[in-house]
Amino acid sequence: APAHPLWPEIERVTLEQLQYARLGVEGGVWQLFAEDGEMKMYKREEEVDGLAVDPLKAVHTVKGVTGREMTHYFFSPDVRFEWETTLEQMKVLETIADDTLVILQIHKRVWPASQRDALFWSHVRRVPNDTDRDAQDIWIACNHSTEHHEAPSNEGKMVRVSLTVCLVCQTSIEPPSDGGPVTRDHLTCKITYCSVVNPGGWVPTSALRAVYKREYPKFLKRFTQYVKDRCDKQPILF
Ligand SMILES: CC(C)(C)c1cc(CCc2ccccn2)cc(-c2ccc(S(=O)(=O)CCO)cc2)c1
Repeated sequence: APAHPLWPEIERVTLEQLQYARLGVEGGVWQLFAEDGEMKMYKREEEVDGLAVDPLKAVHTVKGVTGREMTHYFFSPDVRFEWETTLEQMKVLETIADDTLVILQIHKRVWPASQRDALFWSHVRRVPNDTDRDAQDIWIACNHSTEHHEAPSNEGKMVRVSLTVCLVCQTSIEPPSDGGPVTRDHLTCKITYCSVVNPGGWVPTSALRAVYKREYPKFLKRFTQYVKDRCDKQPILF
């Protein structure tokens, strides 16, 4: 494994997030708060120091793409402005490896909150599926807040959110009954998106929960549609 000081944490958090995502939404602790076709969004209402830090878990099924493609476009900084509408600026502060970056994002101000930025490492990896040999490998993309010497310390200017986010994807292929080639019509990608975001500075809990409710369903719908459009008519990346 690459000898980088962040590597042990990247390894640990990525695998923890994989287990957390695979727990699904059992246990009755998750409240369904948005539904749109195959997409179901759940949250838990939690406060840390009087701040709403509502863990979110979304499950979705997308036809015609693979988990590798879905996590690739989630990870890739080059395309982020095409689907992440709350972004104002983004800078790759460090390229640790071709699948591991440190990113600084400045988000658009969302009334009534003050402007926020996010500093996190971003990692994408294939996890061999050791249980079911017929199934495809699992792909995970994980973003987790970190410190970095290149990041501006914005005294008083910007509030820094802290976040842990993962996108876990499992592809399944229903091969064509006539033994023909596998096309995108035979692909199904099961997605679990998990996020815990501490908004940093104080935001009225009711306003923050309204933002969650509005922003998250939009974000996941927009992102998955973006990947479908990008992959359409392109060779399949398994
Ligand atoms: C809504 C709230 C949970 C508080 C929130 C507030 C802000 C700060 C800016 C902002 C955005 C929207 C509304 C309010 N403030 C950012 C984020 C956020 C950042 C990153 C990711 S990601 O999945 O890593 C995709 C890459 O950008 C997801 C969510 C969330």
